[in-house]
Amino acid sequence: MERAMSRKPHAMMIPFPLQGHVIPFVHLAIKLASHGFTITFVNTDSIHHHISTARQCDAGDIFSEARSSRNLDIRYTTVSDGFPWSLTGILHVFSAHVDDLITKISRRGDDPPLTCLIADTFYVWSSMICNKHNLVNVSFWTQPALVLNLYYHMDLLISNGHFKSLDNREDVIDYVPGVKAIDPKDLMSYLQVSDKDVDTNTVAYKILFKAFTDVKKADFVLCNTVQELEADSLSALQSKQPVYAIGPVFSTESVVPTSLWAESDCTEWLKCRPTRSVLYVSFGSFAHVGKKEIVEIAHGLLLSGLPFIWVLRPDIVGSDVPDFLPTGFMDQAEGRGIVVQWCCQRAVISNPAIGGFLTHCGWNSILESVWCGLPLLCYPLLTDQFTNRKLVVDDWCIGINLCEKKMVTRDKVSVSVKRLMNEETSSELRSNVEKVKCHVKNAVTTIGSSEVNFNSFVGEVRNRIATKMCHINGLE
Ligand SMILES: O=c1ccn([C@@H]2O[C@H](COP(=O)(O)OP(=O)(O)O[C@H]3O[C@H](CO)[C@@H](O)[C@H](O)[C@H]3O)[C@@H](O)[C@H]2O)c(=O)[nH]1
Repeated sequence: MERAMSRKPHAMMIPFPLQGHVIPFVHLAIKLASHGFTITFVNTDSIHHHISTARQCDAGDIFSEARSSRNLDIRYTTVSDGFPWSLTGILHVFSAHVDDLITKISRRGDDPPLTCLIADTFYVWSSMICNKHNLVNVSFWTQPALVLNLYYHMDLLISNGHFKSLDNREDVIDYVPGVKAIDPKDLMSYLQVSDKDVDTNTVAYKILFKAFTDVKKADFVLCNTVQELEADSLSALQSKQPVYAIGPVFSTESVVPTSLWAESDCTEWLKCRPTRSVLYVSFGSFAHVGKKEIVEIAHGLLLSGLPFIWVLRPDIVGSDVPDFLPTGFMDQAEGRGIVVQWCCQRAVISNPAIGGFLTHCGWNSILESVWCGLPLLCYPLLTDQFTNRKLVVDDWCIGINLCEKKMVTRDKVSVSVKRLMNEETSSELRSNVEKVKCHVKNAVTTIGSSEVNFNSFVGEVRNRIATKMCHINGLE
């Protein structure tokens, strides 16, 4: 046992192939490697291809600089996800590629041997792969604990008629352990539909049903959240299996290329702007917004008269709709606002000139915004973003709603943006953000909850690996 304990743990890490998953996985890889883990980080070919295209060269080993500058043992490889990317490929063929990769690594006799898998909770095959290869099974959840808790209890939502019935109930949900009360409109978009409107036999639903059954078999679950912010949901989950809140998983290290689009540098533009004068607008990496809505938001930004940086991915409306901004928008915005296709968000929003964030409520954006003390204007578009908005607007009171449904008007945008950016009308929001920010920053100090949880996870996982190795080798 002692010999097994003294061996370095070697974890394979596989993020879900989306920007909002790859970024926290990279940060977690660096953190684990700094705590003595050997990491084999696996990106899909399509993610690697995107990163390379954004950099206009083959990105090569994305960890090479982190490895040499900080002496970290992080190895990098890619695996086929059946390019071009599809959910069907993820559901049906991806595990075979992962299986082959692990077999190859084992045969190669890598030192130290692979002993652990840290896979995204949305993967449906983790327990099968871990059982086959005798790996400790760690699930990494990149959204709030509340969202995990709701998916975890899908069976309750179904048996109570709030999900998967012909006419879902519309009253408040008050029976999910750790969730005092939640309105059905605050559920994740996948759970807001009734059987009358949507076929839940599609690939997306198959993934959901399977993934949240499979996570229950994980040895450990890591959540990119903070214990103090989500104590009730976390306690409910922790009563079922070992769940560790270790967030926010950020790294000061920005040497690992992760962006899927070429970044614009906004530093020069922000240089002479007064403190807290600029609104930052981004809808993340994944969601699409209708052309009509984009046009309304564009007019609203002009009407507000406030300076802004607007991140608009080329595919924001759809890959086949290139001209979505109203005619003359760029001319009218000149001198006051810029549009970029992508930027280094953490660098931009930590600039003192930024005063508020119009966001789709992606979980990373919320954590990063809180970290920078920015109040939020919420425009959720899909999946967890509706539930995340509940946390922001109702529970923590650090943001306001842009509108109830997706349909937004230019006047609403203008009025809401002015309310958010005006120091007087947003003073309460700003003081609440400071309180939440305190929890978040305290959590990652040496005695903070996330750091303590992380260290106890590291200890536990080492024990579990050692016990597994002893079993396999027939030692007691
Ligand atoms: O110009 C930009 C825009 C974004 N980002 C970064 O990209 C990430 C975006 O993540 P997130 O805000 O979570 O949004 P999505 O990319 O949309 O993330 C997906 O993954 C998240 C975590 O699972 C979910 O909460 C979201 O709903 C889902 O859409 C963040 O780290 C941002 O800093 C940049 O670096 N530059």
